[in-house]
Amino acid sequence: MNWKTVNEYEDITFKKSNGVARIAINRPEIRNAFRPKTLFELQDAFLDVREDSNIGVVLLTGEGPSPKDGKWAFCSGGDQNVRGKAGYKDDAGTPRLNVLDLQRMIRFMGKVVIAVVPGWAVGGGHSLHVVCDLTLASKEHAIFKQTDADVASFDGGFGSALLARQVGQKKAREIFFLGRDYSAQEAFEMGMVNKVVPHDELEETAYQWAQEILEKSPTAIRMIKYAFNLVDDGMVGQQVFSGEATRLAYMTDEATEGRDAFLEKRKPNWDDYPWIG
Ligand SMILES: CC(C)(COP(=O)(O)OP(=O)(O)OC[C@H]1O[C@@H](n2cnc3c(N)ncnc32)[C@H](O)[C@@H]1OP(=O)(O)O)[C@@H](O)C(=O)NCCC(=O)NCCSC(=O)CCC(=O)c1ccccc1C(=O)O
Repeated sequence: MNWKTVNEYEDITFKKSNGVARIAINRPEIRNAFRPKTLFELQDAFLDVREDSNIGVVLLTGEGPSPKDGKWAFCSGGDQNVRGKAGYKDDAGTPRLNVLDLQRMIRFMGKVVIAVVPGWAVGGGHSLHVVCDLTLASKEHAIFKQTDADVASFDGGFGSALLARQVGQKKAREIFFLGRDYSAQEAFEMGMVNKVVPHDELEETAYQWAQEILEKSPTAIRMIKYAFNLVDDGMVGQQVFSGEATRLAYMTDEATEGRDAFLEKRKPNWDDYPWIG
C-alpha cells in the first residue's frame, strides 16, 4: 500500500493508492462521532472519488486508536455535543441531518464501498456500515451497537430497512430495540459482516479485497451493484439502474445512427438494427 494524501481536512483523512481510495473519520478521541463538518468533508471526498475514473473501490474507516484510552472506532454516529433541537449544528449554527446525503452517495455510487471496521460501529456509524457494499471487521476490537433509541434518534431508512434485509426482520428489531453490543463474529454470523479479520491484518485485507475487485469488469461491477439495489430502492433504484442501461445503449452503433441522423437532418436508417423479441 502506497497511500498518497489527496486533500488535507480537519475531520477526515483522504488518501488514494493504486485504484483504491481510503477515507477515514479522524476524531478518534470521541470514537469518530460525526458533526456536520465531518459529513461535508466526507461528501467532498466521496464526490472526488465518484468523479475519478481511476478509482474503483473505496475503503471507509475510522482513524485510531484514541489518544485518550487506546480504543478503536469506526464511527459512533452523530456528535451529541453539537446536537440541537432540530439536528446537528454546523459552524453557522444551522441544524442538519446530513448523514443521509452521505448514505445516498455511498448507495448510488457506481463503485464498491467497503466499511473497514476497526472498533466501535454505533448509532449513525452502525447505519454507515450497513449502507456500505461490504464490511470487514476487526476480530479483537470491532463492536456493533445500535444506540439510536437510547438517544431518541432513529434511522428509518437504509440504517434499519437495509439492515433487516441483511440480518432478517427479527434480528434487526433486536439490534434496534435492545441496543446491545455484538462482536465481529456475532455480526458475521448474522450476515452483516463479510469477514472477521485479525486487527493487524484488517487494512491489508481490505486493500487485497479491493485489488481483487479491481481485476473485474468495471461495467459488470457497477451494473450488479445497481441490480442488487434496485429491488429495495424503488423508482430511484430503477432510475439509477436504467441510467446505466442508457449509458450502455449510447455506446451502440444504433445510438450513433440516431444522433447522426438528427445532426444531418435526415431520417434515421434502422435497417441494421432489427426488432429483437
Ligand atoms: C461508542 C460508545 C459505545 C463507546 O463507549 P466507550 O468505549 O465506553 O467510550 P466512552 O467513554 O463512552 O466514549 C469515549 C469518549 O467519546 C465520546 N463520545 C462517544 N460517542 C460520542 C458521540 N456520538 N457524540 C459525542 N461524543 C461521543 C464520549 O462522550 C467520551 O468522551 P469523554 O470526553 O472522554 O468522556 C459510547 O461512547 C456511546 O454509546 N456513544 C454514543 C453513541 C450514540 O448514541 N450515537 C448517536 C446515535 S444517533 C446518531 O448517530 C444520529 C443518526 C443520524 O445522524 C441521523 C439519523 C436519522 C436521520 C438523520 C440523521 C443525520 O443525518 O444526522
